[in-house]
Amino acid sequence: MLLQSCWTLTGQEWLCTEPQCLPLVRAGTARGPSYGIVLDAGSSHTAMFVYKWPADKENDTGVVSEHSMCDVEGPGISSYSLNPPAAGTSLEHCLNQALRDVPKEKHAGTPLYLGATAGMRLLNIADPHVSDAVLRAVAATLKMYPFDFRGAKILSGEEEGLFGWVTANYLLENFIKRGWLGEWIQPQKKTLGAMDFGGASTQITFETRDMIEDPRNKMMLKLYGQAYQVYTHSFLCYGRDQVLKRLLSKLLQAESYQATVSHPCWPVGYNKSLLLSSVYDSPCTEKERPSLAFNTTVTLVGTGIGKLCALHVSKLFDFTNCSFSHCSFDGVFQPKVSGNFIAFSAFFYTVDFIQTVMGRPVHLPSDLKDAAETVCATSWNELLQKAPKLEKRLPDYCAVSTFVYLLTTKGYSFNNHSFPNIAFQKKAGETSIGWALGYMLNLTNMIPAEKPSFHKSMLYNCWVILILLFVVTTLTSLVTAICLFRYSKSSII
Ligand SMILES: Nc1ccn([C@@H]2O[C@H](COP(=O)(O)OP(=O)(O)O)[C@@H](O)[C@H]2O)c(=O)n1
Ligand SMILES: [Ca+2]
Repeated sequence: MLLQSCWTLTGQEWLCTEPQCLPLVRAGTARGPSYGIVLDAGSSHTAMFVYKWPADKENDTGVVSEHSMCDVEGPGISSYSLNPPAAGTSLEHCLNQALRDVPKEKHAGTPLYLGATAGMRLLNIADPHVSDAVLRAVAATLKMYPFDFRGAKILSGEEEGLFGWVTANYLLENFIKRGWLGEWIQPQKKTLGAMDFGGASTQITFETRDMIEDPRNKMMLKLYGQAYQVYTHSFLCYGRDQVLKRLLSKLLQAESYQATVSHPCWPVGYNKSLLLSSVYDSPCTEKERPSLAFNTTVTLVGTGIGKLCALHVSKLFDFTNCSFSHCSFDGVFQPKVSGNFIAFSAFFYTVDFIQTVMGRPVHLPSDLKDAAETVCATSWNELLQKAPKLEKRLPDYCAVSTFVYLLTTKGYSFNNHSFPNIAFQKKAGETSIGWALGYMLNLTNMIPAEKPSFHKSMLYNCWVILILLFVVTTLTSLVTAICLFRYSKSSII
C-alpha cells in the first residue's frame, strides 16, 4: 500500500525496533496456509484475531480470512493504569489459544501485532508515562511467545478509520479482482464507506471526488495501481462509553450537582447511585469537572422522556461553528457523504438491538428516531423482560440510539436518500469488520501499490487451457474427418 503526501505511517508510539512495512519474511518453506495475528486493544476490551491465507496468493484480494478469534477477559488495556503488568497478563489466555490455533511449525513465521485505539489515546493524553508503561507491559508479554512479534502501538484516529475502510473494501473485493484466466480486473464497483463506533471514538471514512478542504482529513492511497482520495475523521470522546459519560456530566451540570438528578434517557423504574469521580475520570469530561468533593455520591433516577433525552444528547455536538464550506460538527470539515456505507461495532450493536429485541426495522432516519423514542419510553421491567441477557447494557440503548440518530443525520448529514445506503453489519462473510485486518495487510505489504504482474501459476493455467483447447479441436477435426471419409465411401458404394 502506498500512502502519498499528507500521511505517513510512522507513529511515535512504536516500541518495537523493527521498521514497519517490511515485506513478510516467512520461516522455512513449510507448505499450507500462512497466518498472522492482530490484537485489537480497544477501549472497552481486547480481541485477538488470527488470520489465514494461501501462502502463494498473498497479493490477491479477499483471500485473507479470519481463522479464529478470542475475546480477552476483563476490560481494555487502558483500564490497567494502576497496574500495568496486569494488562500484559490479561492477554495470556488468548495468546495460549493462538499457540493452538496456528500450527506449531508456523509459529516463528507468524507476524504478531498489537494495536491500541482511543482508550489508549485518552490515557496517553491523561498520563503519557502510564500509557507507555501499559504498552511496555503488553509488549513484554507478547515477546514471550514464539510468534514474530512486530510491535505494540497506539493507532492514530486516521489510521483507525482508514484501516477499517481498507478491511471492508478488501473483503468485498472492491479494489481488484482476478478474472477467469487469472488476469487482474479493476471492478467497476465503487468503494464502500466505513463507519466505526467504538467505546471511546467514532470514525467515518469514505472515498470522495469533492475537494477535501482540511488536509488533515485527506488520505491519498495507491492500491493495486489505482489511486484513491479518501476522506477520514475520527472523533475522540464520541465513542459509546465516553458519550454516556459526557451525557451524565451534562445532566449533573444542568441540575447543579444535586444529590438526586433525573435521567431522561434512562428507563422509568431504573435508578442508580454513582461516584462523581467515575464521571470525571476521563479527559472527555475533565473540563466540566466540578470543584466539589470527588467522592460524592449522586443518585440518578430514570424518567424515560425521549424528547428531553434527545435535547441533552444534541448538546454533546457543536453544530454552530464551521470555518469550511461544510462541517459535520465541532468545526470538522466533511464533504457530502457518497456511495454505500458499512456501519460496524456499536452502530451494529445498537441497530441490531432495535431490530431484534424491539422488533422494529430501520430503513429511514425516521425509523431510527421513532425506534429510539420507543426504547426511551419502555420501562425498565419491560426491557428486562424482552432481553434479560443484555441487563448490563439495557439502560443505555435509549441514549445510544438517540445519539446514533443525531450523529448520522444531523452530524454526517445522511438523509432519506442516503441513509438506506448504510448496511449495519459486523462481518463480511466469516470475517469481522474493523481496522485489524487492514492494519495487518498494510504492515505485511500484502496490498501492493502497483498492479501485481500476471502470476506464474496463472500463466501455467493459461497454458493448460490452451493445450486442452488444442487437443479438443484436433480430436473434433479428426472425428469429423473420419465421419466424412466414411460417408463419402458409403455414398460411392
Ligand atoms: N454486544 C455488544 C458489545 C459491545 N458493546 C459496546 O459497544 C461499544 C463499542 O465496542 P467495541 O468493542 O467496538 O469498542 P472498543 O473497545 O473497540 O473501543 C462499547 O461501548 C461496548 O461496550 C455493545 O453495546 N454491545
Ligand atoms: Ca474498536
